[in-house]
Parts: sequence; structure tokens; C-alpha cells
Amino acid sequence: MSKPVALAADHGGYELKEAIRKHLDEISVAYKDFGSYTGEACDYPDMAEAACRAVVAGECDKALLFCGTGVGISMSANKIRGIRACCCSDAFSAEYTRRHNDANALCMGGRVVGPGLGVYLVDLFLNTPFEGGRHQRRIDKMMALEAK
Ligand SMILES: O=C[C@H](O)[C@H](O)[C@H](O)COP(=O)(O)O
Repeated sequence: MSKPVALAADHGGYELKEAIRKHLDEISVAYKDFGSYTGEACDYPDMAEAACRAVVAGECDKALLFCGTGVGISMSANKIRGIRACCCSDAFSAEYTRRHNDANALCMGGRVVGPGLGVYLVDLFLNTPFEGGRHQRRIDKMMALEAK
């Protein structure tokens, strides 16, 4: 059985997270929801951390993260060692951040991306494999930056 996907959002991304959560239920993709559970105001670095740590620890496969723009939560996620987060609002980026960057976190803005596009981007992200090859060398260099 595959590992669950980690979900997290601040208040700006709460409604989009809920739309994605319902979609994952419909397509029988397992997830672990790290909140927010209410949509009340909270801070995106706090929301990013638990979900990203679950990915790095190997408890979850990838993270789907949401804030108002997708930017703050992606910046926060990328501070966590082992996370390669991409803030996306277009299909090409969502696909190629998997193919070329082996991204393990997709970030979207609830004030930017509607639920229909959000579902489409999540499906692309979750179903696109990493191509490896020359891209692995670049990822190795990218991850080495964390150790400097
Ligand atoms: O990048 C940051 C996110 O978009 C936040 O969701 C946003 O800054 C929250 O703004 P506010 O506190 O005005 O709802």
C-alpha cells in the first residue's frame, strides 16, 4: 500500500485544501491532514512544518500545501531539509517540477487557484514520475547546497 499524502493549509488556503481533500476521497488516495481544520487565522510556517516533516521522515509520500498565494507556505517548506517544494498555478510547472525537479511538495494559493484547476494540478503532480538521468545530477547539487 502506498504512503499517504500530507495536506496542510493556513486560513488563506483552507478552502482549497478542503476541495483537494474531497477529491482525494473520491479517487481513493490516502492522505494525512495536518490542518488547519477550521479555516481560522493561523501562520503558514507552522502549517508547513508538520506536513513536511512527515514527508522527510518517510511517513508521507508527498505534501500538498496551501496558503493565500502558495508562496509563503512554499518558502517555509523549502527551509526544511529534504523538501523540494514548488509553488504552482499552471499545468506545465506542476508536471515538470515532478519530471525534472523531483518535487516532493506542491504548493498552491487559495486566492489564486480555483478548485477545478487545483484538482487538475494535484492529479498531474501526483501521477507524473521523476525522469532521473541528467536531472538527478542537478538535484544532487541542489541538495548539497543545504549542507553548505
Ligand atoms: O504567503 C502568504 C500567504 O498567502 C498567507 O496566506 C497570507 O499572507 C495571509 O494573509 P492574511 O493574514 O492577510 O489573511
